[in-house]
Amino acid sequence: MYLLATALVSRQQVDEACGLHRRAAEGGMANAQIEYARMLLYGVGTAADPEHAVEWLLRAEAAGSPIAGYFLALVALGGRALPHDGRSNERLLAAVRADYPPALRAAALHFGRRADPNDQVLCLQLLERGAGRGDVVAARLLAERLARGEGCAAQPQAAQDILRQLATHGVARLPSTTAPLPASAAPAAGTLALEEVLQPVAVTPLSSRPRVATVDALLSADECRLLIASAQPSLQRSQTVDPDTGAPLPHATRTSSDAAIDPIQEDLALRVVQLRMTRAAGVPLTQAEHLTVLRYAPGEEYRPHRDYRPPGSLERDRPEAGNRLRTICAYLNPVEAGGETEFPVAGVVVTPQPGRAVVFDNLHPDGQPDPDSLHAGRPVLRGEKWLATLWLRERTYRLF
Ligand SMILES: O=C(O)CCC(=O)C(=O)O
Ligand SMILES: [Fe+2]
Repeated sequence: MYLLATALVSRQQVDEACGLHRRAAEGGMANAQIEYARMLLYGVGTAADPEHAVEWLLRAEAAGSPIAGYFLALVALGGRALPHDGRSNERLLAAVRADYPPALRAAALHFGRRADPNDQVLCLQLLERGAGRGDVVAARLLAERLARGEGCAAQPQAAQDILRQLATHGVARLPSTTAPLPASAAPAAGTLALEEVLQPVAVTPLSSRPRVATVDALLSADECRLLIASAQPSLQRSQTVDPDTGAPLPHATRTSSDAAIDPIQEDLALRVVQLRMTRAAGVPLTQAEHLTVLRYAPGEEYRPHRDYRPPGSLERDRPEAGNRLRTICAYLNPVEAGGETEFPVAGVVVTPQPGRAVVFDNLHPDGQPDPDSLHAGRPVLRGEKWLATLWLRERTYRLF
């Protein structure tokens, strides 16, 4: 039943697959319990029911599956269907010991943010283990670190070898980016502590009406690269929303390409990055719309606009979550020239710098749209600009 269900999923016959996974799960098969739980989490082939998904994951974990534990840790980051507590560290660690590639990747990024040389070595080792298990993203991140000598002496030959192998599979080198190591009070080297993501960050206010602020060194270089690598395969010409109907439209106001990351593709590392961004914005992760990564080529821009949704478009996408209260954008690479984010009414211009984020309010405190939140992504003059945006709603948008 499990194998048949897996084959049906790859043919998009998800309703039938879900029924089979459920029966195999009830029969006690841990892998089917995990797959059925994932269908319940994301509402694939069945109605979304994260609480029920957690029950199945707990069953699979109790039966000895570290992968189920990994998904429990992933769910717990939202703090809604499961509390984010010390269990998440144990769970991630167990999945790392089991060599589960998404766990290796998440742990690598976790240690890679810390300045201690032992943590840096650990990051490289974990990326290497992940790459050895076929994780293309881990291999790409490893090649960048080796090429630049991040956490080790530069090893251009080793980097070239990895890049050549990736190229034979059609995987290109990531755009060049580096970022300062974020300053955070780290626990003893080698200690996994996911609660690090909850630490307060230093916010620099730039304007109070409308509220605009920046946070420097929010994301590490690995995290910027992860966001770019996650978006790259699904970039499409950006669209805007028709003010009359709310329907998506290609439009001259927004000439970039972008990719909305499907929550089903979010691994734990990507969820940690988003939790980091929403914490910096002072909003729960569950109020965030799906992560969008944008790429602007030379000449491309996002002309002056406001992020709150026009009436009519809210009805199409979770009206109960309210409007877009706030926005946080993280710059992922250095832009050679241009590409600043400009707030003409506030008189603020923010220069892209990898790892830096800009946060701004779109609504007044009483929930009314604030037209002064007008802002633009100025045209990129040279190089390219990569940006990760989270639009944050007034109330819960995500179920976990
Ligand atoms: O590209 C920028 O700097 C601004 C992006 C933006 O306004 C948005 O994503 O809503
Ligand atoms: Fe915007």
